[in-house]
Amino acid sequence: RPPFAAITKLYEAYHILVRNDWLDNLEALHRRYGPVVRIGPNELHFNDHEFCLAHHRRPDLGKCTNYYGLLDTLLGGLASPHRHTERKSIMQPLFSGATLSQFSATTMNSILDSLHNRLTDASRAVSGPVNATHYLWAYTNDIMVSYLVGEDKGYLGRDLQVVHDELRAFSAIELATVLRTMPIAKKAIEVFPALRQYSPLAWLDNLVLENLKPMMKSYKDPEAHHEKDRQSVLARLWTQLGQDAQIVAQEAAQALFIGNESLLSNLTFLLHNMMKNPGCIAKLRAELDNLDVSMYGHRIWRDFKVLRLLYLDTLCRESTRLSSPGWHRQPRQTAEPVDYKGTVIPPMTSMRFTLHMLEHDPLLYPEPNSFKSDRWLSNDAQSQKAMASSVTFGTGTRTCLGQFIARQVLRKTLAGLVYNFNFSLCEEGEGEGEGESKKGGSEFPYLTTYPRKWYEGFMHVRLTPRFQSI
Ligand code: HEM
Repeated sequence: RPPFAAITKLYEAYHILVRNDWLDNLEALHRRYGPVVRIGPNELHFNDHEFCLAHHRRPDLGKCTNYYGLLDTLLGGLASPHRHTERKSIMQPLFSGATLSQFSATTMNSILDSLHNRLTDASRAVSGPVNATHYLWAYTNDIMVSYLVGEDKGYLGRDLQVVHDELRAFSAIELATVLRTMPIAKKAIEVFPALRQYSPLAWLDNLVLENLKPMMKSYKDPEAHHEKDRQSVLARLWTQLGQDAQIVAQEAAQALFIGNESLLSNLTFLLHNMMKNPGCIAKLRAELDNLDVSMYGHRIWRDFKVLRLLYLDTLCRESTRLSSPGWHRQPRQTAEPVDYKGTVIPPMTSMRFTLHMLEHDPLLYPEPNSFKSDRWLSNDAQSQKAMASSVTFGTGTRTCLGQFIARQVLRKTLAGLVYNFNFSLCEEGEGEGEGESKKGGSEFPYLTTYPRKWYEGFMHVRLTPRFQSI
C-alpha cells in the first residue's frame, strides 16, 4: 500500500508536481486502506483525529528535517524539541503580548485606514470590479513588513499590480517539494547558499538584509545610533538571537513569507465566504451596529471591542477551518517506538497528518465542506470538542508563531470591510485584465494558497460604499 511509495519519495513528487492531485490521492488511499497509509519509504500518513492530537502532545517529538527544507535551521523547521523550545521562548514574546498590542493599536490601525481610503476611492471611481487580490496582497505586506522591520513601506499607496507581481513568492510549494523529494537539490543549497538568491525567498532575504544593515551599524557605531533602529522586532531578534545576521535575516524572512501568504489566503477565503453567504453579512452588521461608532466614526477597527465580538469570531473560525491547505502535512518523529492501537511503529518513522483532512473531519464538523459558522456558537459538548480539536494553527508545542497577529488582522479587517462596503463576487473571468491568469483548474483559483506563477487566480469584486460620507 502503495508499493511505489515504499520505494521512493518520487511517488510524492509525481503526485504533487506532475499529477497535481496530492490531496485527492491521499484521501483515496485512506478510503482504500484505512487510517494509516504509507506515503514514502519511511513515512506514514494518519487520518485519525484523536490519535494525531494525542500523539502531537508528546514533548519528545522532532520535526522531520527533510520535509521542512529551507526552514530546518529556523523556528518553523528546527528538528530538536529542545532547540525549538529555546528559540520559541525568545521569539514568541515578540509576536504577542505588549509588542502586538502596541502595534495593533497604532500601526495596524493606520494601515487599515489606508486600506479603507484606497477602497473608498476605488469604489467611487471605478465602475467595474476591483482586483481584491491586489489590494489584499499590498495590505498584508504593509502589515507584516511594518511589524517585522518597524517601517511602513506604503505598498498600499503604490501601483498595486506592480507590488503584487514584484513581491509575491510564487512556486514556493514546488520548491519545498523538490527539496524534500530530491535530497541532492537540498544539498546543493547547503553547499552553495548563494543559490537561495534564485529561490522564491530571495526578495524577502534582501528586504530584511536591507533593514538589518543600518541597524547593525547602529550597534557598532554609537554615532550612527538611532533609538528607533533598536526597537523594531527585527532589532530585538538581532540582540536576542546572538547577533547572527544570517539566522536573524532568515527568521524574519520566514515570518514574512509565511505571514504574507497565509494572511492573504485567509482574508481571501473570508471575503469569498461572506459573498457566498449574504445572510452572514446581515448578521454581522447587526452585531457591529451595537458598537458605539460615535468615537471612531466608521473606522470601527479602532474600537478594541471589535476583537471581542462573538459572531465575528465564529465567521473567522469557520473560514479559517475551511482554508486549511491540502498540501500542508505535519511530519514528526521520535527516537522511541510508538504504539498505534497494538501495532508498534519503529523509532524515527516519520508520522504525518494533513491539517485539511482533520479540519474536514465529518464526525467533528458535520457537512465539513459547507460554511456553517453557527457550529462555533453553541456551547454543547460536541461544539466544545470541535473547538478543542481544531488544528488551524497547528498542534502540540509547534503551534503558529503568528496566530495572535493573524486573529486580530482577520477580525479587524472583516469588520471594517463589512461595515463600510457592499461587495459581491464577479463571475469567474469577469473583470479579468489583460495578462491575468485563469489557469489552475479549480472553480475559484484565487483560493489556492502558495500558487504557482501564472496559476494564482484573482478575486474580482464589485464594491460600493455603504454610506454616503465615510
Ligand atoms: C490565519 C493565518 C495563519 C495560519 C492559518 C497559520 C497556520 C500555521 C500552522 C498550521 C503552523 C504549524 C506548521 C507546522 O507545524 O508545520 C504555523 C506555524 C508557524 N506560523 Fe503560522 N499561520 C498563520 C499566520 C501566520 C503569521 C501571520 C505568521 C507570521 C508572524 C506566521 C508564522 C508562523 C511561524 C514562524 C510558524 C512556525 C512556528 C513553530 O514551529 O514554532 N503564521 N502556522
